[in-house]
Amino acid sequence: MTDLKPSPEEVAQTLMQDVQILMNYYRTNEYPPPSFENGSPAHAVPENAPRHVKIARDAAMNSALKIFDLFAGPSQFLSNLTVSYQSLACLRWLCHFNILKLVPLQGDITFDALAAAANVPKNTLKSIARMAMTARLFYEPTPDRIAHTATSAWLATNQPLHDWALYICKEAVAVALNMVEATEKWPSSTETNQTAFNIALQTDLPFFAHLKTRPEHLRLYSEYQKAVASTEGLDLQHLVHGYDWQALGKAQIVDVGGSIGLASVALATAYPDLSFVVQELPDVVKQGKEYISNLKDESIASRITYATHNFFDDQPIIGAEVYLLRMILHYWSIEESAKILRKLVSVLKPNSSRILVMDTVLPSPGSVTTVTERQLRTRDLAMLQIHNSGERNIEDWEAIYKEADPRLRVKRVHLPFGSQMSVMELVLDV
Ligand SMILES: C[S@@+](CC[C@H](N)C(=O)[O-])C[C@H]1O[C@@H](n2cnc3c(N)ncnc32)[C@H](O)[C@@H]1O
Repeated sequence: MTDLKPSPEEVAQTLMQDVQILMNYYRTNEYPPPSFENGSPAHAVPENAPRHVKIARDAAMNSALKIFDLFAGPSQFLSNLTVSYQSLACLRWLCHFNILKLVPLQGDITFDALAAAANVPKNTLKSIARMAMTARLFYEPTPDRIAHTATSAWLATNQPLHDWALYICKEAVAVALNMVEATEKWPSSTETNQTAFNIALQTDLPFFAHLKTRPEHLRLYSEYQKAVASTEGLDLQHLVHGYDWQALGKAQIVDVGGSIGLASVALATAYPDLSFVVQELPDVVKQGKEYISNLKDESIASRITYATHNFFDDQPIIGAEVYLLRMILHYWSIEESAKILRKLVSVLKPNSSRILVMDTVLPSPGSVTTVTERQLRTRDLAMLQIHNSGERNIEDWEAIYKEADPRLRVKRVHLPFGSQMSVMELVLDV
């Protein structure tokens, strides 16, 4: 439940306790505490930090946000909102004119020299860079000179993140701002080509078909996917440790819509008794075969095969132990999701087959920290704006399973620690 009247003092005390947990961890493990300085670690807590430390970090961020919102109050709500859109506009400009990469990684540069190198007006650069500095992107070590902070250097040296930034600021914002027009034009539509994306990009094609027609966007989107996939909450290790794969013994896994096979490779690496068929669209199968042969690991490659298969067609593999649908159904409407599932239900062997759906299960409002919830809801809205689908809560998922086949039963829902997606195990009741 949302607490509408938190005591600022109590929030501050909780914040201090969590900060103490973090500082003790840094001291004991000789890990540098977070700082804005260029060269400090990009991860405020390392991946191998214990669970209580990660929880303290999330809680500290949440308390700090709560304090900010409390003291900003209604009177500063809109003025802070203007900061958000200006920050996005600045980041787009800085990425577009390559400013992040033109600022030297060591030392600093004058605004004059930077403006000349980027071929942009100096005063515009100054205004934009100084606004960005308020978001800890760059700083001004001495008047009229600019240098990197930890965040600006991290974006400058990490191409997928640089592309992700551009994708957000250029495309995602324009799409999001067209939600009104999409609702007015196509209220309640579940068609994949009647979305805010279609209005913003002025196209009749669904998102993926449209991407194919614009190579630069396809590249930007692929990089964006890579960057997203490497974020903590979507790490493949959550799949590897989020289900008792060991208990299956020797088993066949059908990785439906498995892309180039990253999930299958991660599982094959951890579990030598498992073998895999990655089912995909023809172009992706081709990429997958290249990917696996480039791995040059026969112990993995010998257990993974690729097959062209459209998941709306009849499933050719009967009675496999597992049919995996990772990050598939959230792109599709209830009806389409049910169609995809039905093709699997018809080949399940009672007692020995199951479907594993790995996707987000939305928490009920206010039941997790705001810091976590707003990230999940951001993805929910992106699904709506681009695909006319959305993330689902457990009741929504259960309704889809029932719609697919009333005999489908959710045996277990498990949210691995730190994961944004749950593993839902579905079996056939006979
Ligand atoms: C977000 S990716 C998920 C990939 C993978 N399961 C994972 O967890 O990384 C969705 C995949 O669905 C595939 N796909 C889309 N439509 C499909 C269809 N009709 N039949 C089979 N695969 C499809 C896409 O090519 C894409 O690789």
